Amino acid sequence: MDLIHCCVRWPWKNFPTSKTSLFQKEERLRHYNPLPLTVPAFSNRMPAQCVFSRIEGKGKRSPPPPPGGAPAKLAAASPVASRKWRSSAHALRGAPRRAQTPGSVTYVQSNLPRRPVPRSPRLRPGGAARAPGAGRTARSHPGAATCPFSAKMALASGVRFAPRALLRPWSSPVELFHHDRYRHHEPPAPVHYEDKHVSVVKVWGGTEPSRYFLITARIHKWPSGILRLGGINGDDISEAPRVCPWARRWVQTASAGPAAALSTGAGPSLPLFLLLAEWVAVMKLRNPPVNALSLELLTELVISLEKLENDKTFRGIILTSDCPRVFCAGLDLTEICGRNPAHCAEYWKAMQELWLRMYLSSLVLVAAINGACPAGGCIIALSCDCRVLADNPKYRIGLNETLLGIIAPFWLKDTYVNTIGHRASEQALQLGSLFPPAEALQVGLVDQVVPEDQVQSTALSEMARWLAVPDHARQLTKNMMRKATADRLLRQRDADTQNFVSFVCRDSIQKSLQAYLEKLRQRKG
Ligand SMILES: CC/C=C\C/C=C\CCC/C=C/CC(=O)SCCNC(=O)CCNC(=O)[C@H](O)C(C)(C)COP(=O)(O)OP(=O)(O)OC[C@H]1O[C@@H](n2cnc3c(N)ncnc32)[C@H](O)[C@@H]1OP(=O)(O)O
Repeated sequence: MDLIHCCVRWPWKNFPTSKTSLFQKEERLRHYNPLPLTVPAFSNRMPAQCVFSRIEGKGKRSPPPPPGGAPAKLAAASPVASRKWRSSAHALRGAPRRAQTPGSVTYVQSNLPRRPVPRSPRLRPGGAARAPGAGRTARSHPGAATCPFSAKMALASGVRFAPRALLRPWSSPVELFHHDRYRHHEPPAPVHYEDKHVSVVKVWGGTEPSRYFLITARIHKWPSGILRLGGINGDDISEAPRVCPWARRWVQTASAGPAAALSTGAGPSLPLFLLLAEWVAVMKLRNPPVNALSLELLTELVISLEKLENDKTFRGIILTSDCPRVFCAGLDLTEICGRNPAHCAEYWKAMQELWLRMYLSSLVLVAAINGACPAGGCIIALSCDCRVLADNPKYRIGLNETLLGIIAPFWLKDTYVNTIGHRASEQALQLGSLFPPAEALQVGLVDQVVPEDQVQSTALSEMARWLAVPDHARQLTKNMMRKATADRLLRQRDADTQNFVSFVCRDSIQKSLQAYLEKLRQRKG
């Protein structure tokens, strides 16, 4: 059990404006904030060699649906949308707020739809569900069906909230991050705040004329827990605990600090709302001494990835190493040296499987490369969406197969070419180049080079950047960029396995692998 990270969903499109009543505001926040966060209750059996962790939250259920609630079709198609529909319909009708009784049924984080529903409102069969009595809806606003900011735009132009807006396929921090105001308005001076409870990692937006701000803060109680706290300039901070009573603890903890710190740059007391959490798993490779990709580690990685993909609470994985100084030494040469063809075939299939899974993963994968990253290690990193490398000249990265007398298969080559381009790959592959950090950055093998102690936090910031994009759009784009490369292997997977086996089982190759392993062992001595 190691790192715990959580990011926060930001339902901006549904966020109240001055045109909505406090009652509606409360309703919506209550709807969007059903989870008091509790510290780890993680119990699944996890693979021995990959360590990842999460926090689970518990919370009260939303109020039962009002009479004449969401159509059954909608409920069946999307419980999320249905719940949103109920909530909004409730608010629009001015139904009395139901008391949340302590001890009512709780549910764990994984029951919540963390991922945006990957559906376009345009394509939804049967059209929009409408709240009785709703007037103009966001749909009637030009561009409402296509523009991700249309709900907010609709609000800004005075259109009342309506279920159509709430049924939009996702709600995430994206509007905050992607809105020009947030992209271009960093605080005038960096805001630093630290006390015994909380330290501010980053402030997004928050300066005039921005209306909203978002803080990424580290909660010390959770050793690596990151919270996003957001608010609207000028609101009363004392409202936050009332709006989401279960969050009082955290709001109180966090509010004094960041709010005070921010007030210098963004006006007087700012509210901090603790919003829904979304989870990022941190997966640590642990196969000492060098994280060589043994068959067991490959298998565990594939299983872990599959688990995380299937667990809808996760949107991203940070992949890093638990072994000092080495991210991953690549193929475990002992798995292909002196082994029979059947074993080599099984091993290579596992390698293919891992690459396919990682390369096409629907999750955001960020590699926090905190050590040497040769050959297969580099491929693992290249299969991620983003790479952060520790600035240490010993931590070199690249495909050095030719130096071992072996040849990178076409899909490793393709991955390389896709990342650094044809000419650079041609050169680096033939020379078996291992790049030190500065060169790796220059050639485009990694996206960031940072001091060693900042690798994890930078990876987390990168993750936040990637998670700020609506999942379905990002996933489809990723697929569009990578599918052809993956398909090439899928079409000839068996032939590739055959090639590999016949190649590595050659006497000459076995001899050079043996000599290489021997050299590694002697070097140590
Ligand atoms: C026609 C074509 C068809 C098909 C294609 C054919 C073939 C395709 C195959 C291509 C794919 C290749 C991908 C690969 O990944 S090949 C593996 C390449 N890996 C390396 O070259 C890394 C070698 N290791 C190192 O450089 C260093 O160990 C490292 C920098 C990672 C760490 O250095 P450090 O000083 O910290 O550790 P060492 O003392 O060197 O090592 C400690 C022990 O670990 C053993 N070791 C190291 N690497 C491996 C490895 N890859 N596999 C197995 N064992 C490894 C090393 O021997 C030491 O062992 P002991 O002495 O402790 O027993």
